[in-house]
Amino acid sequence: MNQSSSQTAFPQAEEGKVKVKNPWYRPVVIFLAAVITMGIIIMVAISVVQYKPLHQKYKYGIVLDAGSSHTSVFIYEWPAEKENNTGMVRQKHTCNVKGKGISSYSNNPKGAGASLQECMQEAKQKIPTHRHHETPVYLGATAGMRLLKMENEEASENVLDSVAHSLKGYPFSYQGARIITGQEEGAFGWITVNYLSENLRKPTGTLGALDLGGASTQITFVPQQEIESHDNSINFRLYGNDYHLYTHSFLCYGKDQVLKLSMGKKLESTLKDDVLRDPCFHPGFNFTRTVQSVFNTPCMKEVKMANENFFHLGLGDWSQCQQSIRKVFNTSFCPYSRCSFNGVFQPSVDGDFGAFSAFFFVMDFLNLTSDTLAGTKQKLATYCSTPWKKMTENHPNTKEKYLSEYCFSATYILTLLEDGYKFTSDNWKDIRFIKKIGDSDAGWTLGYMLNMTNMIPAEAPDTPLMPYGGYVTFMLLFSLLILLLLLLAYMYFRRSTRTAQKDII
Ligand SMILES: O=P(O)(O)OP(=O)(O)OP(=O)(O)OC[C@H]1O[C@@H](n2cnc3c(O)ncnc32)[C@H](O)[C@@H]1O
Ligand SMILES: [Ca+2]
Repeated sequence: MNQSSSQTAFPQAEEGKVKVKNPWYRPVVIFLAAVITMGIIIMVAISVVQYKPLHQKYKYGIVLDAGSSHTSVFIYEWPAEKENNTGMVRQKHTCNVKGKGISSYSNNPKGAGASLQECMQEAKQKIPTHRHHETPVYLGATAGMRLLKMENEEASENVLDSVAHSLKGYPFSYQGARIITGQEEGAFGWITVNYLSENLRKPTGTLGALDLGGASTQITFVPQQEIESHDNSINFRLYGNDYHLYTHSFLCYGKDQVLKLSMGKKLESTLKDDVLRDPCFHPGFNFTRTVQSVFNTPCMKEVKMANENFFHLGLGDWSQCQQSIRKVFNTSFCPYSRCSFNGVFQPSVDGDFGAFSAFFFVMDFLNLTSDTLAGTKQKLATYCSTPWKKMTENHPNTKEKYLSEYCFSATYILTLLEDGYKFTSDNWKDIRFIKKIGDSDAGWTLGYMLNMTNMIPAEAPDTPLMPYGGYVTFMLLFSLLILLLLLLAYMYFRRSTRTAQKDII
């Protein structure tokens, strides 16, 4: 009885008339299962390959720019894992050392080292203590120290020893204090602006670099023409690209030295007179100066004057001012196919330029950063003719020294760019007067540090599969897709099971 009832419970099935469909064998389910498995494998693989900076660890570097007019301390920071990627290093902090540049301490070398104290203490506070010992610190001195070395080599060595001794007293990793060459100054300025503009890993053009300091000026760019003089040529291989740069640094052509040169030339022509009538200063400007304050530079031979002092009177005549400034450029000889001035080879300027340091300070103060060349000249002529009294009334908070010199400085900038470097009214718009790119100052210091720490590799480094933001979005969308597929599979499975059960019943 038992046996027969069990045998007759599902007679059709027993006889094999109805096939029960196993939903797992259906192609759709197999396909879904395959997609899900693949998805999981891809996600795991990407997670492993993808660089995930969850805990950013920063590294730091310090560069002291010991310029002719002042010293600045720059602190840079970058994510430790990404130091070979372009655009990763940014300026964290900058500190201006009080007082003049280190070359002014030639008679008191100890004072040069001592002057750095305040800013270096600040650096200690800005950089986390556990990073101090591995933070490199470099000091690079520019034209002021080049001139001091020409005048008095021993004094320049004493000053460098003093700053070196001072820097070694901090917990950072001291890497040296030296006078950098004009070529380095130009080339590292070029690297800085192109690194910050992220031009170095793109096939797009690069940005030329124009730097105007107190004692020297640099021009650096990738020329179209061949570079005819070896001294002006620098080659780099950066991120897998070759760059052939033209660079020149004009010592004595920073704006403070050119002011001395041009005043010296005017004084020479008025040997016995104790009045210097200067078209580059505002009408009504009247200042007593010592002759020595003009000739205290190796950039010029001293001229014996009848008096020790002279009266510096302003005339405010832009066009006469430009004529007087032209006299500091010697264009009478050129041993190459073309020259800027003083017999220096220069290919024709090409592409966009970033003009920084005093190019920016001066043109920005005068609101002349976005005019045409003709417009700039016109505005400058009006500016120079403004009476000195009115100038001081309109700008009570501007340093009088700067205020009195803007007319001269801007006229020099125009003359240097147009007559010297041969910019024209057509390509004037290609000059961008800039101070910073992003958070970081344009200048040679960042490029110098990137070079010294080998942070710009010759060949392009391996990069993560995709940027971090893209990675997160990808993973999110992929997870959602997998969830959806799982849901679909589940629903399909349930439906199939029900249908199968119905079929059986
Ligand atoms: O490169 P070198 O020639 O060694 O000189 P530097 O590094 O000291 O030169 P800077 O670029 O710091 O400054 C260039 C000149 O601009 C002057 N300067 C700085 N700030 C200025 C401002 O706000 N307005 C006008 N001039 C300024 C400064 O005194 C210098 O004469
Ligand atoms: Ca400088």
